[in-house]
Amino acid sequence: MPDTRFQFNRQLVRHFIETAQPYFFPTEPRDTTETTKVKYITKNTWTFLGLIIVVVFTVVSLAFLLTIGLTLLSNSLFPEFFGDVAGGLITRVNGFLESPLPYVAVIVIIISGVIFVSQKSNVGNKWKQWSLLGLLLFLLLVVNGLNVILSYAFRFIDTALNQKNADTFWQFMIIYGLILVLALPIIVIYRYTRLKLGLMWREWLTQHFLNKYFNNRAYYELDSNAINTEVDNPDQRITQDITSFTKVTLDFLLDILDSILTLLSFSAILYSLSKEVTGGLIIYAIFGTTVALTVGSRLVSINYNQLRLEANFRYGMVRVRDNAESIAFYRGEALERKQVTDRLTEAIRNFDLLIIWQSIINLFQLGYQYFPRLIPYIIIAPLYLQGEVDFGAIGQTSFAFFQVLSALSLITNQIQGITEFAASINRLGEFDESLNPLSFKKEKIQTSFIHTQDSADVALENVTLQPPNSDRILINDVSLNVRNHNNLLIMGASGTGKSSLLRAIAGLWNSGDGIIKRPESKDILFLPQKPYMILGTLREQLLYPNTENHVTDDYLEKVLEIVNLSHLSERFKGFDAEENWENVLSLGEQQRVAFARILITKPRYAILDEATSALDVKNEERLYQELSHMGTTYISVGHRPTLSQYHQQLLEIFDGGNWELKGIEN
Ligand SMILES: Nc1ncnc2c1ncn2[C@@H]1O[C@H](COP(=O)(O)OP(=O)(O)OP(=O)(O)O)[C@@H](O)[C@H]1O
Repeated sequence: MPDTRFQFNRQLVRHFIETAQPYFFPTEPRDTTETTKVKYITKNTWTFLGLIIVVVFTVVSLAFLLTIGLTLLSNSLFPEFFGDVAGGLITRVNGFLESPLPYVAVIVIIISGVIFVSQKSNVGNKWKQWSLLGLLLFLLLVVNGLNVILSYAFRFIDTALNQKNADTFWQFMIIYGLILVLALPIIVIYRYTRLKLGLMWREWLTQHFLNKYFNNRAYYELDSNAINTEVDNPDQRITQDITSFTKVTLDFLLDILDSILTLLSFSAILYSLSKEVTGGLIIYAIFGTTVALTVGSRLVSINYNQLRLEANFRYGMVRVRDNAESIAFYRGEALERKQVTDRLTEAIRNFDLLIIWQSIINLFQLGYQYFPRLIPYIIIAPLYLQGEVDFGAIGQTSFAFFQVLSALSLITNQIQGITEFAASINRLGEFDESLNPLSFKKEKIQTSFIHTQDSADVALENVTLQPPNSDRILINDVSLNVRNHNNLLIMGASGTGKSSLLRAIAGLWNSGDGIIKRPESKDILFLPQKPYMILGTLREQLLYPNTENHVTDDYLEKVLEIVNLSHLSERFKGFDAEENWENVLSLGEQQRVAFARILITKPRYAILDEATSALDVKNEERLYQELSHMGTTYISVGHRPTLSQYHQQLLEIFDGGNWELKGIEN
């Protein structure tokens, strides 16, 4: 059964609008109540769509005025030519000039200007994208106009040949060449503008998603590696889905407009040749679109799964790369190969299904395209044979017929691309929703929380701590304070909740009850159990997380000496070396680099989760002495008995949430 989440439905449209709109028009604020959010977006979305229509009208009006101007200019430059062969055009332009249309065009441009000025607060800082969009639509019109002109040039060439009229033939060959010289750069500029707007949009949307991903610690809260997570592979969504979203949205939007223009320009020609063919063609296209959408619906969920499975496969490979040494020690190649192969097999199996459905759609598309091929000939040939139309009309009818057919068949012809697009819209829409702070907080059904309060010192008041989404109590009703170098050591058997208490102090976990008081984040530095080495230079490594701080190399040398790593700068020839630090430094060295970060940052509080477990006792002593010298107060988690001599109080945690707090005599 196809997954009902992935159909051509309202949810898809909502996901599309919420992802596409913000680059051009605000959808904020979002974190009000659910109802106002939906209302707000709807009102803004109508305004946004209204503005797009305003742009289209402005561009059409501009193009109209420009066409009239250019035709009159050309007529005054080449009066003979226009008198001979394009007399009809001049009559029509004169007709336009006598009608209210030019005034209407000018009024449309003025009103559009007024509307945009009135929307200044919403689009003021988005003028670049609106200008590019306007330019793009304008170029689209020009390219379309050139197409119509070319169709006439060919008609005149064919007719001139049939009448053996060499002069007119060569005249139009030259005209054709001149139009090409003009048209080619315009087409290239049009394509470039399209790509450029896509690129700018991609950059903006990626930044927009990155902001949300890193704000409110969503990257941590989402837990995207969990087995049953709704939001798998955020990396793929941010990198690949956004790229295809922006590109395809633009392509598709322009294709739709292109189709409308083609319809307008060629359906009139076709209609004048045969009303029945035009009507039949429309019914045929409606039938094709309905079938394509029905069959295509199945493809949306298959494409969705394909994106997920490909991302899983890639992530499997990245994990092997990141954990190469551990795997090599364990000789875990066979198992790793199996897990990667399993992921590959799943992706291939789904792809197999994808190509079966694609073939079914292909069969339909081919039939749909080839059957109507003969129709224009069947209709126009008798007219030609009876001498009612000239020879060139056959080619032009046929051309007009296929232009109209392809414009009406946009969805039918592109259904495969559309289903891929729908899949990535759904992936981005879901991701966007899950990044809303309300949604990831809401998922956790919590009746009570641990509250955090700003304070000069760290203190716990009646804190009961539980793991997220669990009833298990790790620590029950603990109260303590850590101030004025009354350093705290937390001990206990493995799994009793020592690191979890630090997570709660850091604000990562809040399941449970009670109050945690702590200074601002800038005054505390946490060293997690696994030393974290960033991608970057040795200098950035040492300055992390405040990599913008300016410190001299001499100072860095001094710090390295204190943490007993003075050989590092020499070994890597300065502080600008970039290495895969996780691989080139031993665990103990990584722990000392992490310690160096404390010495450089000089926080008021340091929270150390087994931060010296890989060091020898001598190094450990040296580092703790340095902390005391600096005047930093610290909380440590550790198993080693030697640690107690650097602390003044001990919190021992036992299974079942029991604990004991006592002073340490040193
Ligand atoms: N994200 C999580 N969700 C649910 N339970 C978790 C989560 N992370 C850890 N736990 C569980 O919470 C308990 C406490 O974990 P914690 O990491 O605090 O132990 P610890 O006392 O620091 O252990 P160790 O000394 O081995 O590091 C463990 O039983 C662990 O399995």
